[in-house]
Amino acid sequence: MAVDDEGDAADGGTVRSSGTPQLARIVTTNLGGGVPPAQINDENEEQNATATVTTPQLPHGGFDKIQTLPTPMLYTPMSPRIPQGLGIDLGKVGPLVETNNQNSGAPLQQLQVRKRRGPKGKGLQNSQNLDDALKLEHRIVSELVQPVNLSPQRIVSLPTVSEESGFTEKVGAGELGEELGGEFTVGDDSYITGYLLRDLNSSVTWEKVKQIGRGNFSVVKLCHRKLVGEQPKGEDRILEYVAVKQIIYPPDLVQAKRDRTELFSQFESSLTRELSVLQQLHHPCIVQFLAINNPVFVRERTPISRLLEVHGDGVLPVCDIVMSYSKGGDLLNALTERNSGVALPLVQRIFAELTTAVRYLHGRGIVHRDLKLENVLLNYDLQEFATAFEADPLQFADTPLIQLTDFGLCKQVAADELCTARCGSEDYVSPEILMGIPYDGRLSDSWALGVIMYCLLEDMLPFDVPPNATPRQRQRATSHRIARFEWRWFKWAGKPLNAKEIVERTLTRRNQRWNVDDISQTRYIQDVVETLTFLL
Ligand SMILES: Nc1ncnc2c1ncn2[C@@H]1O[C@H](COP(=O)(O)OP(=O)(O)OP(=O)(O)O)[C@@H](O)[C@H]1O
Repeated sequence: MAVDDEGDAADGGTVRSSGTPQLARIVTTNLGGGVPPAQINDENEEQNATATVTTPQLPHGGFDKIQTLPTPMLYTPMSPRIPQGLGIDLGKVGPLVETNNQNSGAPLQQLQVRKRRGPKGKGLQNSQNLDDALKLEHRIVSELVQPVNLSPQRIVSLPTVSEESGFTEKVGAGELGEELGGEFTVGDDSYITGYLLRDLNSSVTWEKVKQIGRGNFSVVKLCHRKLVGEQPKGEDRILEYVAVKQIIYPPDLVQAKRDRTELFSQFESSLTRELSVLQQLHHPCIVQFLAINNPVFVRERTPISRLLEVHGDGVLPVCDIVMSYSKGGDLLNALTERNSGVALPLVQRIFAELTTAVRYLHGRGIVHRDLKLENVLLNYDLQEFATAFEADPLQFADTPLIQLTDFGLCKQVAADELCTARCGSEDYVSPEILMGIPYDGRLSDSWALGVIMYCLLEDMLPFDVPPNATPRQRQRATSHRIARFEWRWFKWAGKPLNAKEIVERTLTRRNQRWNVDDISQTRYIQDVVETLTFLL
């Protein structure tokens, strides 16, 4: 078995794994043709020589298998401990392995994986019943807390509990008085009032239209603002649409609010970190944080605590984050719904925009750590848009097609700072994150970019069970394949294509891996970026 140089001390940590929804529609494979840049082992040969057609489907498996990783999952001094009593059934998630690390003396940190939602994503967007929606979505999460109604054996963990949010602004208690008393409770559920980030003294009220998405700890609603009866026939005119992410507190947190457990502070610091970073970001291909229902959330380092202090034993404070709206939904849904695939020029354009967004983040010392198709939102309906774009790509040069979103796992890092929190989404995490060693968040982001590029080209995830896999290969966990750099070209095997280089240079060992600047400098990206007038 080929093992990466980062992981020879194979010691058998465990990670819960699942069958994963596959992006694939019809994949005609020529398994003999493509050779990935990393090692091919004896078992790869079992795949060779057969062309096959996989049934178009989006299977999602259960979470009943525990697979042993070929690599150790090390505890590092900075790694957060798994707090006791957080609803994690340690007996079910497998042994926590002590390491030789003198500094630790703490249990091995379990991998904090976020799993994307299942294939029913779109249908669920309109679900009013959150519990049902969550069950159906098969979304696995990971934030040290348990999402609503997830079964207890699922691993959940909050990211970066020991990593500071980089929150800077703070105001004195006097300045907060009015706000603390103001928007604490929701009144009429049909409207949301938000204080504008550009001027927290101004507020705007939006009307809720419908639910459009759901995260592990949030529901996302489409809202609008309209000018009433302004048209000649007295019709209303929609002035703008926004997406409002409403935070859903996990049940354990609701219990914990009185005694301020570690869980409570983790959730709070995760939320403030996301808001703090979102506030700093101004890029056409990154979601824009427009308003918040209560300015305390962006002014205070511990806003939930502050609000609870003021309101005594009241309910946990409502947190509505108003953001720019992307009407095309997320890229995973768009791709799975579009059976005809996406033409190469559009793939190039989407990926080029994403690269500029990630480069912008890294240039500001922010690592995203959860780059995936679900977190790339489309500003247009892909079905409607693709044909027009294919006819004349340049007509869209002045408008971004995507918005990168979900900064719940992001982190502000110094130039040479390594991250330690083991977080991400299973199919997109780099081998070094899997192994539990301190990692360069920028390089793990570029790994995830490689996964996304591969998905766009091959219509499947690179580390999913390969088409035509042997029964033995099927039993392997995704993490196995990631740790062994075990991926290959199918549709594009043996065919020349510039984009392939990006995948080959990113889904590789970190000491050889391209960073986002390297990706940006390729002709493949430059050819697009040079045409985009909105980036000027
Ligand atoms: N600005 C937006 N415009 C349109 N749809 C959005 C927007 N933001 C979120 N959504 C929809 O809501 C879904 C969930 O949003 P988001 O990923 O931000 O939630 P989350 O709680 O951070 O998710 P996760 O549990 O993966 O962290 C997205 O996948 C998308 O379909």
